[in-house]
Amino acid sequence: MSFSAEIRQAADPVFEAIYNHPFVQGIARGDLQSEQLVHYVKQDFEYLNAFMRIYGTAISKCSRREDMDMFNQQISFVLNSEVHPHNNFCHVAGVPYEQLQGYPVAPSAHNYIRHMLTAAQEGDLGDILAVLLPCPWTYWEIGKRLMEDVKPDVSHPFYDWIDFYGNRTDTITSRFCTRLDEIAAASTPAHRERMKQHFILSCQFEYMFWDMAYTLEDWPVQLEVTSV
Ligand SMILES: Cc1ncc(CO)c(N)n1
Repeated sequence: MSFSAEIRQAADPVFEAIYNHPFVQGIARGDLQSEQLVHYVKQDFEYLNAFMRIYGTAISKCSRREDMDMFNQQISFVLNSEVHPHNNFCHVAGVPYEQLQGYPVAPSAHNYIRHMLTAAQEGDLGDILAVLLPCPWTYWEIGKRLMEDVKPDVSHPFYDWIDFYGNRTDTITSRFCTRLDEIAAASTPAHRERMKQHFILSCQFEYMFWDMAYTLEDWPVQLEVTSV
């Protein structure tokens, strides 16, 4: 079994829990509250900013041009394409996208970002691929399953969101897996174990991110401070 197949199997209960999470099932039913969509977009805007910075760290650890190109393409994808699913949520919530940018990061998003930053700072290319992979992989699977289960038509409020993640031949997940498998094959058992743990923790944080949006999670005590 390839390394990517092994870690996907180890994380399978988390993938299942994510698909069954009320936010994801709320996308399926089209019955999420505006506040939940707004909270998601505010947090995901900041999360994707952090994600692009980590791609920058990844590039700083690349020696091959092909790897640099892969991360470069991914930064463009986040900047130019991943605004479409956000716009779908904003449209349904009835709030302009521009009003949902620059907010403080909520606890679970904060912890997820710090987890990725630490792995990226301390690790090598394999650690970075492992910690980032659940982001494209869980969304790709959510999109595919929603496409099959809901079979949405254009009248579904989240048709664009489901179509965006579900109707892609997901080159990024497979490119990350291929490269991660190459690195894992040349790694020590201890390094493989560390990469597996990075991957599994990011899957857990993906679940927590949905839960944060669903429950409108915030810091326990409200202060006037706006920066983290
Ligand atoms: C938290 C999170 N995970 C994954 C994706 C998909 O890129 C996203 N936009 N946000």
